[in-house]
Amino acid sequence: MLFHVKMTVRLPADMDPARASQLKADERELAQRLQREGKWRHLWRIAGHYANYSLFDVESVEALHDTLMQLPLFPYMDIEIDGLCRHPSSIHSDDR
Ligand SMILES: O=C(O)C[C@H]1C=CC(=O)O1
Repeated sequence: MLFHVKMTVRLPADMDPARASQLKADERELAQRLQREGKWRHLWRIAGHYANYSLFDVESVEALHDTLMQLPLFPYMDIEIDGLCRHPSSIHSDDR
């Protein structure tokens, strides 16, 4: 199942910089692992924002929920999700 996900990161202004750096490094490691596994298909920065648009390809809504909750930055994110299905005019057979 495909999901379009918008993540906006809001780290507290008074967070210890070393803690913020560690969270970002841990997030990067997991994000790259999930991309290599094919679960996090695309990841784009939204220009001018500490936010991203992502495309997830996971088994179920529950799997998406579990994946997002594992993210080290999850406690500091606002997340918006749209479920996607194939458009009848799409020429891409992997749009499912
Ligand atoms: O920077 C972000 O958009 C938040 C998060 C998503 C992937 C990652 O490495 O950090």
